[in-house]
Amino acid sequence: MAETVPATVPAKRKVEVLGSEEELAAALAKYVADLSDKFVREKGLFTVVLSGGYLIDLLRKLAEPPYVESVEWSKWHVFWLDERVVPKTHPDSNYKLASDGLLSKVPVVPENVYAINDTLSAEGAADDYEACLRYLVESGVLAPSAASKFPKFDLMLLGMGPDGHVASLFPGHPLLEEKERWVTFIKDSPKPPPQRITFTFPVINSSEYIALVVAGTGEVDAVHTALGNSGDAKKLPAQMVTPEGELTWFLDKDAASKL
Ligand SMILES: O=C1O[C@H](COP(=O)(O)O)[C@@H](O)[C@H](O)[C@H]1O
Repeated sequence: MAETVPATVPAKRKVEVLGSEEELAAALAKYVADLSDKFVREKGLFTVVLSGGYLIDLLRKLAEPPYVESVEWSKWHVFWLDERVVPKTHPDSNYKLASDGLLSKVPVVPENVYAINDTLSAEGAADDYEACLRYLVESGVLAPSAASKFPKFDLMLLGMGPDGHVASLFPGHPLLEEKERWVTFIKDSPKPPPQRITFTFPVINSSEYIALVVAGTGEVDAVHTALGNSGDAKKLPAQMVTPEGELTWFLDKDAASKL
C-alpha cells in the first residue's frame, strides 16, 4: 500500500512510500504510463529522461501487460540524464542498461532514442549531446522553459547514490554550480567509470515532472539527510533537485526506514 508521508513538504514535492520493491515497481510503472498518456493527449509526444543504476530494473513492469500494449511507445522521445563515456556495448553504459532492460522490450522508435555519441571524448560527447538538444528545441520536439529558457522535459527519472549524488553530479563537485551549460562532462567521477557526461541542474530543474526513485537499504542515510530531520546542514545533490514542476520521491519501506 502506498502511504503519503505527512511531512512538512512544499505542495510540489510528494513522498510516496511503498511497502515493498515490487509495489514500488508497480507504482512507478503506473506513474510513468499515466504521464505518458497525459502528455501524448496534450501535445502528441512524451519526452522522458532515463538514468542508469537500478532504476531501470524498477521500470520493468512497463514492459509487461497492461503497459506494454497500452502505452503509446511510438510517441516517446528518450534521453539520458547522464552517461558514462564508454562504448554503447560496454557493461557500464547507461544506454546498454536501458536498452537491455526496457527499450528493446517495447516498440519505441529507434530514431527517437537519443544515445550519446560514443566515438567522442567526454568534452566532445557533452557538446554533441547539447547540440542535439538545441536542435530538438528548434524543431519543436522539446520546448524551452518560459521561466529558465533551458529545455523543459516532461519527465525525468532519477536514481540517487549512497552519497546523495544524482545524474553524475557528485557532492562537493564544482559541476553542482554550473549555470550556463545544458550538458557538461566530468573526468574525475568518484564513482567509476571516471569519464561521464551529465545534464546540469538548470536543465534538471526546468522539468515538468521528476521522480526520484530509491529502493533498498543502500541509501537510507542519504534519504534521511534529504528528507528527514537529520539536522545535517550539508546539502546533498539530491536536495538540489527542485523542479519548476512536481517532484515525487518513490521509496520502498527499506529506503524510508530512517524517516
Ligand atoms: O552512476 C550513476 O549512479 C546513479 C545512482 O545509481 P544507483 O545504482 O545507485 O541507482 C544513477 O542514477 C546514474 O544514472 C548513474 O550514472
